[in-house]
Parts: sequence; C-alpha cells; structure tokens
Amino acid sequence: MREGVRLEVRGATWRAAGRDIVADIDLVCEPGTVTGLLGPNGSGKTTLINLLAGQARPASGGVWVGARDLHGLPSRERARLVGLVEQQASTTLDLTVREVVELGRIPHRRGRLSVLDQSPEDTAVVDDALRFADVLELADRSWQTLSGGERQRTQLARAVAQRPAVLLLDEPTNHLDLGHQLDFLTRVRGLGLTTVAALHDLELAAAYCDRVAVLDAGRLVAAGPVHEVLTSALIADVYGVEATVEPHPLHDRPHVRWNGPRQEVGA
Ligand SMILES: Nc1ncnc2c1ncn2[C@@H]1O[C@H](COP(=O)(O)OP(=O)(O)OP(=O)(O)O)[C@@H](O)[C@H]1O
Repeated sequence: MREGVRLEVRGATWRAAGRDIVADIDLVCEPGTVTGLLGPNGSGKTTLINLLAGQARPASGGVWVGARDLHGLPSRERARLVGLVEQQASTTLDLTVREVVELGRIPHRRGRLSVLDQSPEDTAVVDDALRFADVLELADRSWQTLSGGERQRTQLARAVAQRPAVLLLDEPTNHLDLGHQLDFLTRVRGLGLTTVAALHDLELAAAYCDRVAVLDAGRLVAAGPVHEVLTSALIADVYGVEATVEPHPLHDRPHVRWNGPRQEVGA
C-alpha cells in the first residue's frame, strides 16, 4: 500500500442553483491521518468529498495532493492518487464482485483498456484487496445480488485495489452492522493512507478519527483534533442536540452520549 500524502484544500467554493453549496473551505489533512467530516444533512459533506475526489471542480480555490493541483491533473493520474468510496455506488452492469474490484486497476493500465486484461500484478493486488475488505468469498457473486453492507465492503476493496495515496469515504458505515462498522474503520486506519470520511455517527468519529472537520450550511465551522473540536457546545450549536462528551472509560478518546434535542432557553 502507498503511503499517504498531504491533502490541502484552499479557499474552495462550489456553487449550484445560484448559491454556494460549500464556501471558502480551508482544510489540511496531514499524511496518514484520518479526518472525520461531520455536519448535519445537507451541510455539504458529499459536495466537499466530490471536490476532494476531483469529481467536481471548485468555482474558486483548489485542492492540492502533495505538491499537485488535483484539478489540473489528467483524470487517470488523479485516479492513481485519490480513491473514493461513494455513499450509494450503483451500476446497471452485470459485474461480479471480482470484476468491480478489478475496475480499481484501470488507472494503472498502460495502453490496455480491457477490464478482462489483467496482468499478474493486477490479479495479486485484486486478491489482496478482496481479502482486505473481507469479500474474497463473494468474488464470483453478481454485484446486483449483494446486500448493502456487502456492496460497501466491495467498494472499499475496489478503492484499495486502486492503491491511492488519499482515500475518501462518503458515509462508509451506513449499511454496516456494528461489528462490521468497527471492523471497517479499524481496517481503514490500518491502511495508513490520508483518509477523509464523512460520518454521521459522532461516537465512531471520536473513536477512529485523528481529527474532525465540521460543516454547517456549507461552511467549515471547526477543524482540529477530535478532543478539541467534539464538544457538547459544538454538538448543540451544529446539530441542535444536547450531548455529554466525557473521557471514554476504556481509552483516552472522547465518549459522546446524546441526551435529547437541545432545550431552547425560556422554552
Ligand atoms: N447539483 C446540485 N444542485 C442543487 N443543489 C445541490 C446540488 N448538489 C447538492 N445540492 C444541495 O447542496 C446541499 C449539500 O448537499 P450534500 O449532499 O453535499 O450534503 P451532505 O452534508 O452530504 O448531506 P447528507 O448528510 O444528507 O448526505 C444540499 O442542500 C443539497 O440539496
């Protein structure tokens, strides 16, 4: 696996329907760190992930991976740097799990375009990725027949087979049961890549991320180490929820316990 590189967003804005969906985003992710991207529904997490993946181009500002301006790179080169696991990956093609994972090797091909044309190195990387994401035994199954969680793990395998330096995950655990959530994030941390994961579960973010970045209505309202940013005041402000944040009894990471919707003063 490749080592992570520094990911930097400078002044990035993306507009649609006549408004800024995300605006003036400045964010630095150091090599090999895991950053949790937090924020309520509609706050701009997927939009920012798409900018980081090079799938959308900022109206102003930019994204740098190491010294390279991501949006200035040819798509093939970009795909060798950045891997994306989308929230809802879908395809109408009738591919097996192995074939989906083989798609991750396309950016590494030189002059060979067929998915069927795997080099021995491609086959070894794909086998590793299938094993890594715990989907090796599903390798010959049709993608269309997989459960939501199996699809999510298959997409992780595809992104890992891509051998990127930056891994972007958009709500990667939303189809996973608790055991697979913990397993998935442990595996992702073990990759040592510069990782950004949009997450709704604050407890998972507290347990698995080095840093968190919090979006609210398209603005980055906080970013930094988990224990500095993930406070009850921030959770009340951004999510409108009263929560208690205390040291976890078993480790030094914060433990988030929600109490209920925030009570308005005077209500
Ligand atoms: N192409 C578009 N045209 C118009 N509005 C858009 C477009 N793309 C996104 N939006 C709007 O931008 C806002 C941010 O969307 P985004 O999907 O980035 O939010 P999110 O934080 O990922 O939300 P969720 O937690 O619900 O997945 C939403 O209000 C969405 O409706």
